Amino acid sequence: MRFTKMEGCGNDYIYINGFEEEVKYPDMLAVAMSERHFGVGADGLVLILPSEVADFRMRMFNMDGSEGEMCGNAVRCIGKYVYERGMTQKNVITLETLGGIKTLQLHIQNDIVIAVTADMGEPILEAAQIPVISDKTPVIGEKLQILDKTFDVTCVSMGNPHGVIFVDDTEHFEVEKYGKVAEVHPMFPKKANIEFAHVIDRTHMSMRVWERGSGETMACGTGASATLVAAVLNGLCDRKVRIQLLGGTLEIEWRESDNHVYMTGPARFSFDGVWLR
Ligand SMILES: N[C@H](CCC[C@H](N)C(=O)O)C(=O)O
Repeated sequence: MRFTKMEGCGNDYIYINGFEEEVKYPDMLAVAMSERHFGVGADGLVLILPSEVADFRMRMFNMDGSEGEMCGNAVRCIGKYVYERGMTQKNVITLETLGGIKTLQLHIQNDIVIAVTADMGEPILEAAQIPVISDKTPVIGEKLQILDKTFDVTCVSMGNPHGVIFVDDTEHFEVEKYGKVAEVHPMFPKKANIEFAHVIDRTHMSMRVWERGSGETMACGTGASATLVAAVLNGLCDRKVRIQLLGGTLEIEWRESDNHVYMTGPARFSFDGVWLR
């Protein structure tokens, strides 16, 4: 079975073209192919599929085989994939996901997609919809007891659940120690992606992320979007910021005019391959 490895800010997935390949058990395949020694090595698996309601459909699976409702870095890579592999000639495409239909604006130079702006839709702030155990809406400043520390967490859904924690220094923060416990905290009935963010100034942040189902990744598009929303809700940032992640930079804007979050960033091919198992 043919596959393509791509990455967005270092958040790397295996992409399978569902127009050409049939994948019967994507959850199991995600686990096998994501394994970095006995498989290809990736943060997970992404299927590019036909859609009845949009130009294309995405299904994404984390390294542990769990299915994510949305994946910001993957939608940018799909935009690049379908344009450069001749599956569309459009520079604005729609993508059906479990988190709703997303619109992608492809930025093209000499027939190469050099960046993509994804309309991530409206942030979901109602506790029950995130979901999170809280009677607040929006969920700001909930106390999260993790091991020896108590954190203030702001919870946002971008179609998938996020818990955003602001820290003084992301570089030296023990992301794995605290992230892996927070991911499965009882506060999050469907688990959660946990972002640790540092506000540099009103238009710049740094962020690391412990992803639900994949562990610490180099970047998280929905996580960066949730982090910007959380920072604005807490009065820490303007509505348009650049977020520095381990694997690159994303530009995130939460527009007042339509309440949508827009994410702009890169997408790159790594290699094509054939899975023989
Ligand atoms: N781990 C996430 C899915 C991938 C999100 C991330 N890689 C992104 O770029 O948004 C979840 O289970 O909700």
